[in-house]
Amino acid sequence: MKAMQEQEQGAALLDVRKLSVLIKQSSRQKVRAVDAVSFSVGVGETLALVGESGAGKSLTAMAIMRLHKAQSMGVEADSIRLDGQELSTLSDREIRKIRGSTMAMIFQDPLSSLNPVLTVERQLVEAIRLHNDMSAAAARQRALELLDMVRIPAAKSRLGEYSHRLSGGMRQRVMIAMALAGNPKLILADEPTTALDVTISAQILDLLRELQTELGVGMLFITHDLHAVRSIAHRVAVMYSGRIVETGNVEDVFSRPHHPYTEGLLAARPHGSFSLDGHKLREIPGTVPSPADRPAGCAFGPRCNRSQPDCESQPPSLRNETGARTSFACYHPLKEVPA
Ligand SMILES: Nc1ncnc2c1ncn2[C@@H]1O[C@H](COP(=O)(O)OP(=O)(O)OP(=O)(O)O)[C@@H](O)[C@H]1O
Repeated sequence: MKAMQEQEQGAALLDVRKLSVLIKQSSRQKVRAVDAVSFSVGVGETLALVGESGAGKSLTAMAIMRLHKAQSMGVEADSIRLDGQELSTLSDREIRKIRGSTMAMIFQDPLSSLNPVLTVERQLVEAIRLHNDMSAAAARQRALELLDMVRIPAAKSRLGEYSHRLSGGMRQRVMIAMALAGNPKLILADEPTTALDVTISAQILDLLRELQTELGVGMLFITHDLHAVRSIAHRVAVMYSGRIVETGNVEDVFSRPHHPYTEGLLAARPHGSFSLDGHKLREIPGTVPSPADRPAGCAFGPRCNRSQPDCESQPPSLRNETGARTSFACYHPLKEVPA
């Protein structure tokens, strides 16, 4: 059984190869806010994308969902495969069919995604019927089931509510129910707990973890909160200035980081908690370079106490050294601490 679960988890549900997001600065100038990131999410697996503000986490998810601002941004990718289907060559119309069905997104701020003038029932029923051939009565029944699934007590009495009358945690649960309406195989969750207080945030994390196990969905979980990574993710990809600098199983990355930036992130957690304290790294002097001023070599070089002259030539690529449990992009990585 365990072997089967491992095998299922290993199958790539989402496979992203060299995804870049270019932001138009002027008619001639574009900057690579996301620079050739590659990663995969297995069936029933959660991959956390973690990093400071401006690392490119949200743009990565928006590009996969094709929700980026097409007027000011361009997306390049060798491949974005979801459940065996190549997304990068699909038309906007075809992507719209997949969005909300095979893949769905949960945002940080449910209020901006829920319609304040429609009841919970109306919004849920609309989302359900958009992706499923169902009568209104069957969709209403399904809406109730979804509210039960996201552990909303007395679900029936909530159907007539408006989103602004719900508490932050309840709203996020409704958002999750909306995301589940099309029976997605992949959920992209962009900082879904950031706006909530600690207790509610922990409850939403528990809910997402439980739903993921129950439904077997894959999840790309975006956060700057290392505590959330530890509690929900199987694997983690650490982003810095538009690139993935280290990736591996959560336990390996957290216990034996090789990239000095990952080590800095872990050291920056205040008072034993894992939050990045308002997205700022207190232990590493300096700030993330803007994509327009990224150095020619390693983007972390100017802040790195292990930096050598060779770090300035070109960005290190993500690699897996013999014996290392994580992949990292660093010319002078931290060595494995012998057990
Ligand atoms: N609409 C936009 N126009 C111009 N630049 C943008 C836009 N959206 C994002 N950027 C830039 O792209 C880079 C990556 O932004 P992104 O929002 O993906 O970062 P993030 O890692 O998700 O950060 P946060 O944790 O703050 O959400 C940043 O430098 C940001 O300033």
